[in-house]
Amino acid sequence: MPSIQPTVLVIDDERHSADAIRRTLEDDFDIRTAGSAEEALGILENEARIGNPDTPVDLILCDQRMPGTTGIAFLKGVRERWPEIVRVIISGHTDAEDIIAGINEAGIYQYVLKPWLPDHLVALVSDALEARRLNRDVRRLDMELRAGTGALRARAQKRQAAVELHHEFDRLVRAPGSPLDEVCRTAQKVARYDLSVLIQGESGTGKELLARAIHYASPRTTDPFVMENCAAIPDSLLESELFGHRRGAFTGAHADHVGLFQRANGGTIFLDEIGDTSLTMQVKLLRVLQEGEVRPVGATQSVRVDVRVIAATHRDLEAEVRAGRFREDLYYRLAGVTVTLPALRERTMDIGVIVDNLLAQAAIDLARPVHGFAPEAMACLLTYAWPGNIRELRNEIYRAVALCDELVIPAAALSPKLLRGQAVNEMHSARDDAGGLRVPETGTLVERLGAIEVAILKEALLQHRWNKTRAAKALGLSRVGLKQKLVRFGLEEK
Ligand SMILES: Nc1ncnc2c1ncn2[C@@H]1O[C@H](COP(=O)(O)OP(=O)(O)OP(=O)(O)O)[C@@H](O)[C@H]1O
Repeated sequence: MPSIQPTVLVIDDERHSADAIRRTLEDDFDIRTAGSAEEALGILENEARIGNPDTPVDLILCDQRMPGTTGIAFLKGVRERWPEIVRVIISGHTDAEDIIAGINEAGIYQYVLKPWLPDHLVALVSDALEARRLNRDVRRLDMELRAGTGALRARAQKRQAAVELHHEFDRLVRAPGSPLDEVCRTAQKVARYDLSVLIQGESGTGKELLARAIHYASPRTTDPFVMENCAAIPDSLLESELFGHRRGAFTGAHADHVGLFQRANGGTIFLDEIGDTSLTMQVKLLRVLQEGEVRPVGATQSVRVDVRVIAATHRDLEAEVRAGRFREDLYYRLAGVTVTLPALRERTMDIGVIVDNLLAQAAIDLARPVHGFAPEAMACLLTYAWPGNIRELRNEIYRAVALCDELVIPAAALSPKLLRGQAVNEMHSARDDAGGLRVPETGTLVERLGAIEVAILKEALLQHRWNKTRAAKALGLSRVGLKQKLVRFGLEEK
């Protein structure tokens, strides 16, 4: 049975002295004795091997005079190997000077002068051990306090960040009364509950932004938000990314890898483009969601995980289920609540505020002083269909800010595709109900002829899918001649 009393190693080459100490202390302590430094070292090493490697004994009581060495020298070595052991030296008056000189070197707690009194020796050993216990407690509490305050501070910072981000929903820029309002209201309510959420919407409509907003508005806010684009990587890699793998599980698996489900533990995992996963992968995901545990590739044991899942897709997942390309059971697991983000063309009312926002951001990011878009440019931005949604709008704005030197960005600084979109609109407004070309009723002759010319140019370009060579041919112009006209009317950059 392991001893529950503190262990004291007594080192004295005079047997009767060692025995006297043993008799004095043995009621309160578990005593070992050694007659030499070698024997003491043997005991310590043995105890370190079978017991506590850091503290093979609790206290050493060592005579200063030993064959071949001194108590101080021996305790100095002990201090280097086992600093936790309390070191006490016993000596006669004649050695006092050596001991005082070596006390700091060997980190001696106390020294006992011969002849010692039994009660005094018991009290001294007890005090020394009590002092070590208190010391340890103080160190532990100090560490706990530091770790605690560190963790608290980190948590407070995370909370603060979360509070700042709590209006992540505000990052989904929208005009008052936008269809996006309704989506955000639903998402905000759903965020509070641990329901799975399926976000549907075309590419670039803000699915990731919405998933983040839900996470940061949820009780899991201070835990991780991790995401994976399921369409971007092959199955085998996706499995290892999501569930992790063990070292040696496959060629190239040089070390254990913790998967995203485990990394997200306590928080949220966002599975983007879930509709693009293979049926095999769907089975694996379903198992994880049903059982609440993942098994890393090559592992024999599963690991429990507590993760909220938000999935997104640009596909109509119900149609995918009907077509047999997506598992129905997984669909129902994922679609606790479904929210659909409207395409930008379905909420043109938001374009103005989004443009303002993005323009301000682009001006800062690119360090370019811009005041805004010219009315014709704004008209192009408002009428274009934005198949790539806000991502495309963002790219367009950054492109214009980067390439245009003017403070007010003209329509000519926009991509041709936007001008083409505008042309469709203008073509319609340039014709009357009977399909005849409308002549502006006001303006000088040059202006009115110019407006007609622009309408004809745009119409020709549209008919020829913006192929300038063909449009020029149809209009009886050279390609260069057409280009000059487009530049003159602000339809193209120089
Ligand atoms: N309402 C919005 N207001 C401002 N910026 C937005 C808005 N919605 C999206 N964005 C921005 O548009 C870009 C695309 O958004 P996000 O990545 O969230 O779209 P997504 O639907 O997840 O796209 P994909 O399906 O291609 O992954 C990002 O830069 C995002 O910050």
